[in-house]
Amino acid sequence: MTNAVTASPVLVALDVANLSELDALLDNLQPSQCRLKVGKELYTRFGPEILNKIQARGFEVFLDLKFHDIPNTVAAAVRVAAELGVWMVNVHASGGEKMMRAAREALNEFGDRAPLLIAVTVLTSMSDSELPTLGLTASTAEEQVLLLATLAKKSGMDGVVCSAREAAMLREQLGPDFLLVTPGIRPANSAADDQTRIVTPVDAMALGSSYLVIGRPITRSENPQTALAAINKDLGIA
Ligand SMILES: O=C(O)c1cc(=O)[nH]c(=O)n1[C@@H]1O[C@H](COP(=O)(O)O)[C@@H](O)[C@H]1O
Repeated sequence: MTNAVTASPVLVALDVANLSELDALLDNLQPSQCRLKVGKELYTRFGPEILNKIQARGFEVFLDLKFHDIPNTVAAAVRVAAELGVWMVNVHASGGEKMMRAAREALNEFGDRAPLLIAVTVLTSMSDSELPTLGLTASTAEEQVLLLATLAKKSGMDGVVCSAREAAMLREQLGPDFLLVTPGIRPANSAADDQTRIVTPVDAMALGSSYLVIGRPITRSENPQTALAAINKDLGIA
C-alpha cells in the first residue's frame, strides 16, 4: 500500500474491552504517530463497524484475526478484509501452502488497494518447551519459525509475524523486502506480561523488524500518547 500516513513502525494493539476504553485511546493517539491493530476481542464484540470508526479518524488498520481454516474460507475472509479497507491482514502460516496461496489469489484482484498479507509463525507467547506438546519436531521456536516463514514466502505472503528474536535470522535468510512484524516488544523496565520471547523497540528495529506490535506498554500506561512518543523518540522518529 502506498501513501503511508506515518513514518513510525509502531502498530498499537487495541486490546480493549469496551467503547469507552477505545475512545479514550483514539482521543489520545494520532495517525501521524502510529497505526492501530484491531484484534479478536474488539472485533468479536463490535464487528466491522469498529474498523469504520477507527479508519474515519485517519488511522491505517492492521486487522489481526489470524485466519486459519480451509483455503476457500480463508480466501473469502481476506477478500472481505480488503473490502473493509484495512491496511494489513493476517493468517496462520500453519494453515499451509494451499491456504496461503488461496488468500494471496483472493487479494490479487484488489491490485494496489490490497492489504498487506502477513502469516503468523510461532506465537511470541510460546517457548521452546511447548513445541513437542504440539507434535512439532523442531527443537527450537527459531527452527519452527524459519520453516513456516520460508513456506510463507514461497506461498506469496508479504511477510510474517514472528518474535524480534528471530528477525535477524529471517532477514538474512529471506532477504530485505520480506516484512517482519514483531510483537513481544517491551521497552526496558516494562512487565513481560504473558510474552516470553521479548525484545526492546530499538533492539527489534536493529535486528531487522519492519513493524513493531506494541499493546499493553502503551495502552495500559498512564498516558498512552507519552508512552508512544517516548518509543518513537527512541527510534529516531519525531
Ligand atoms: O499477530 C499478532 O499480532 C501477535 C502474534 C504473536 O505471536 N504474539 C502476539 O502477541 N501478537 C499480538 O500482539 C499483541 C501484543 O500485545 P502486548 O503483549 O500487550 O504488547 C497482542 O494483540 C497479540 O494478539
